[in-house]
Amino acid sequence: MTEAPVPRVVVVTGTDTDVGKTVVTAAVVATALASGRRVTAYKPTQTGVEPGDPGDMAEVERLCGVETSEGTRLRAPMAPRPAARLEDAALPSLDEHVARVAALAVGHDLVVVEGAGGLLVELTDVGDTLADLASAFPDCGVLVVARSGLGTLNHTMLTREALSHRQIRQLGIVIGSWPDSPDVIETTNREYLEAQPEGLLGVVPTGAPGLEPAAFREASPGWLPGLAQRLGTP
Ligand SMILES: Nc1ncnc2c1ncn2[C@@H]1O[C@H](COP(=O)(O)OP(=O)(O)OP(=O)(O)O)[C@@H](O)[C@H]1O
Ligand SMILES: C[C@H](N)[C@H](N)CCCCCC(=O)O
Ligand SMILES: [Mg+2]
Repeated sequence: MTEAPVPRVVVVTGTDTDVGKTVVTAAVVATALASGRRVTAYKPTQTGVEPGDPGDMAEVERLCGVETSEGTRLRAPMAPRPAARLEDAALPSLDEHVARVAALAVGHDLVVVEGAGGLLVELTDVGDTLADLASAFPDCGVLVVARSGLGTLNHTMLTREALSHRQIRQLGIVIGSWPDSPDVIETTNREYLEAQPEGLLGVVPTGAPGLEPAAFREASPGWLPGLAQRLGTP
């Protein structure tokens, strides 16, 4: 059996907004840095920020000390397409996002792309989604960030089914915030996700975004034990 190619683009999606994609993006960047990779992160559409406000990529920069970039930013804290409409702005096209990610991949071993909300949120004026962006990079791998609690099983399986339907390679699931004292629902959810094919890649502990950057970077590879192997040797 031939081995899957090493991804040069990792796409971080989630079962929803506010599930911890940004902290997982930072943990992926930190894990790649720890294995000696040149890595950057890209957020195609950052909503909910005024000009000059820190967005998700600023948080990745703070935690990981790497350069990052955004495709576009919009003021309204909502989905990109209606947010753009509210301020009469044009969104970058899918081709423009593909070209930006491809250009970043030239100078880096790995580009980590963080979506806005879940997989099928529209990112362009004609309704292209993060799934379409991932599909433009056949060797890319997608991480699905999930919540720990009640409701996550259905949301996670729906996202995985949408990825499978599009033949997009899945690297695994990451729980964005795993509590110190999980309840029985969380424990059984974790067991269920672990049992899936390309199942649970890791969990980020609750409180991780509050760590000092150096401690965050040091701990990240241990939170995502399956990732280094799925990224292959640099
Ligand atoms: N492991 C964690 N421990 C504590 N707080 C967390 C953790 N992960 C995420 N959070 C917090 O939960 C909130 C939502 O997380 P985050 O911003 O990462 O969501 P997201 O999935 O990136 O959302 P978006 O769709 O806006 O990009 C943030 O305030 C973040 O700091
Ligand atoms: C503003 C928010 N934090 C995200 N950046 C955008 C989330 C869009 C979600 C749209 C939806 O699925 O209903
Ligand atoms: Mg985010």
